[in-house]
Amino acid sequence: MQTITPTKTQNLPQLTHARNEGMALDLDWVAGVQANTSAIERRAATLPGRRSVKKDYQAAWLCKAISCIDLTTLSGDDTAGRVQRLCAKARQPVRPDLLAALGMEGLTVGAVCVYHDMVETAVRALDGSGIPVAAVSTGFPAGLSPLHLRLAEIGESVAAGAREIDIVISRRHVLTQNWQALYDETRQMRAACGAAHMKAILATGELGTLRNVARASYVCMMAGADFIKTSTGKEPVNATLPVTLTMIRAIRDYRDRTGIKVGYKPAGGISKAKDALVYLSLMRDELGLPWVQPDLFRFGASSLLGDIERQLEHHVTGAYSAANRHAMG
Ligand SMILES: O=C[C@H](O)COP(=O)(O)O
Repeated sequence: MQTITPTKTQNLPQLTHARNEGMALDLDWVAGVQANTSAIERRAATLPGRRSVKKDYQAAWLCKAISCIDLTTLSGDDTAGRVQRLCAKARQPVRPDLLAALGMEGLTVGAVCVYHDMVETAVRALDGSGIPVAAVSTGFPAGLSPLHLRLAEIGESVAAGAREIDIVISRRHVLTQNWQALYDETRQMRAACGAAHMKAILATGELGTLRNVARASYVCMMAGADFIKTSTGKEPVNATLPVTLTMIRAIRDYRDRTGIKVGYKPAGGISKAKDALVYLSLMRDELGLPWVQPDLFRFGASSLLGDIERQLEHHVTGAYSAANRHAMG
């Protein structure tokens, strides 16, 4: 991988591109989308074995990864205290002496991601930091509550201060190939988000085939998604490399045909620094350096930061600390 220069303050996703306003649903385009599963799986299998960056370059990429994390807690037993501790970690993701040694003072995560009920707590806890709060809305994780309630939930999350909304799509519309229904619903959600950025969670582990993943990606982008996101973290299978290749190639094709850049968020089960490096490298190879910035790339992850911090500590001090010294919330 070539050298990248991490920016020190990643507070706001400062858009370097026009927002995706969406377009009319193009059913012919959707119908023409295919996915060559065996070729995608073959290519994905080669990715983890590729030679990785080392030493200072690796530390720089790991700092970049931190700036792209949506630091997440989405548990039934979330409390205000846990969210406040998570927000403190978001502001200071790595020990100050380590950041000073790396010349990365001021580094923060990309956002904090919580359930609607925790939005106000997180907004207060992040006050003055510039770190946005992302809310999972629309009846997360299944998305099976009535549409008017899902839309109202978006409005309430935005009113509570969420600047990013992670919506869940209706899997049943994908499984029945009802692209019009998926488009109409997602379009209404995008309108309800207003100025807040919308990440469309496909729940790829429940979509059956990579072709469905690809088609759902296009429909969500046509409906105006600012990001497409793999998973809620609650499906039996969450972010994978074959799904990632499928989705980011859809993003590339959408950019080539419309000129519009849509972001990508793999989420669920990404907990190791070495995996984060594979994702960043893949984004750079397939889409280019703009897609390794927080305005176009995020990791949805609850525990990845802890492992990255351990690796950075080892880089600076030569020693590893125990994983339990890196609690998130
Ligand atoms: O969107 C984020 C995911 O729910 C986080 O999943 P994780 O706990 O497996 O990192």
